[in-house]
Amino acid sequence: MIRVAVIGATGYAGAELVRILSSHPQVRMTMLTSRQYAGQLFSDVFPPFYKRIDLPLENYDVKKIVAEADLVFMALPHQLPMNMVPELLEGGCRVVDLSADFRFSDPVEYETFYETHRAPELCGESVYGLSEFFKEDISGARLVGNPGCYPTCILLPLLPLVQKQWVDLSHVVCDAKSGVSGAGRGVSLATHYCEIAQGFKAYKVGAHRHRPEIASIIEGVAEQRPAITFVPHLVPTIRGMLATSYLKLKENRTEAEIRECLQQAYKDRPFVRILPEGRFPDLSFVRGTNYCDIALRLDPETGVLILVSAIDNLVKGASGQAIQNMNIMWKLDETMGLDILPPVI
Ligand SMILES: NC(=O)C1=CN([C@@H]2O[C@H](COP(=O)(O)OP(=O)(O)OC[C@H]3O[C@@H](n4cnc5c(N)ncnc54)[C@H](OP(=O)(O)O)[C@@H]3O)[C@@H](O)[C@H]2O)C=CC1
Ligand SMILES: CC(=O)N[C@@H](CCC(=O)OP(=O)(O)O)C(=O)O
Repeated sequence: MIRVAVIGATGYAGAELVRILSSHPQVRMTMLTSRQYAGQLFSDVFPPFYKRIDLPLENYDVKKIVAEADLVFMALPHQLPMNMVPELLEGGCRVVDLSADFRFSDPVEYETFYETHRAPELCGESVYGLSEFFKEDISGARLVGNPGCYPTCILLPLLPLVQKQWVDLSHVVCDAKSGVSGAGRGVSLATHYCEIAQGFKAYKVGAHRHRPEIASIIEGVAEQRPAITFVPHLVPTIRGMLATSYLKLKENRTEAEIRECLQQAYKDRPFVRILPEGRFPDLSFVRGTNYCDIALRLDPETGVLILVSAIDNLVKGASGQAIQNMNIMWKLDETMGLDILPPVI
């Protein structure tokens, strides 16, 4: 059994971790933390889990965690984990951090888009947790920086083509839409029901911190920094994310060749589904699951390749991928505990 602690268990990503881990056959949750709800049960805060997950919520206590956990999932806002992770590693725990603190191997790049890094010595060691691409490194890692939701959704269709050196990296356009749970459970005017329920808007246009995350991973694979236009949007739905990327190829390729490339890349990867010709991703196909659905179209008019991908931001975009990484770290079947189907409606 893997003894697991979830730090920030009452946020959306943390609670999703607890929900999925509760039916993982190789996991025992030994500590769930929360400041606001310490002393209550998880099922008091989330009543659907009454009689299923009646575990206590506790304040963060590093000594207790080190004594009781083999793996720690950090589901806290950015800039907190970097203060806590060094001590957890020194205590012998392995860590999967869902925040951005350990996603950049170069702390200077992190500091350009976030703030001063307080554990820069660990950035080089941390492995980027895009499970389908960095499996080997993840399997031996002490520290995994779990990817952001937009980067997961955008990189999965792009990277196999980048690896083949087919993509003209001088300009890639990534247009993406996220459900509101991407902003977390904290109350704010920006995510207030009346503010979003009947709207649809772009935000942080060309200025979102996920652009450098996407660019740095592509650069690591292609040895060339791509120029990316990235525009995120907020859609009035709770969970789910859909990305449409537009790019030119360096040389003429047929749609069949591109499809074959993606199919080959993911033939042994159970969570990435290349949809049959003519079918396009839908948030409802991936809701609550760890799937990333991908479709493509090579526009004959313009020669532009259009890649469409969808994930559940809280599962493949956060907690599901974190658990997939745990499975890889412990050499378990990647799908263990994650064999979840979406509801029909
Ligand atoms: N939501 C999403 O779709 C995704 C989220 N992530 C990442 O996962 C992490 C958690 O996100 P999410 O669950 O959405 O966030 P939430 O705001 O929903 O949850 C944050 C959690 O952290 C706890 N916490 C502890 N200290 C603090 C603090 N100082 N300030 C605020 N909260 C604190 C909160 O509980 P308490 O206040 O009781 O301590 C709560 O459990 C973030 O780093 C986020 O970037 C990554 C991919 C997707
Ligand atoms: C809708 C919404 O607000 N989404 C978040 C992305 C959440 C996420 O996955 O990213 P991080 O883990 O990097 O926070 C945002 O745009 O900042």
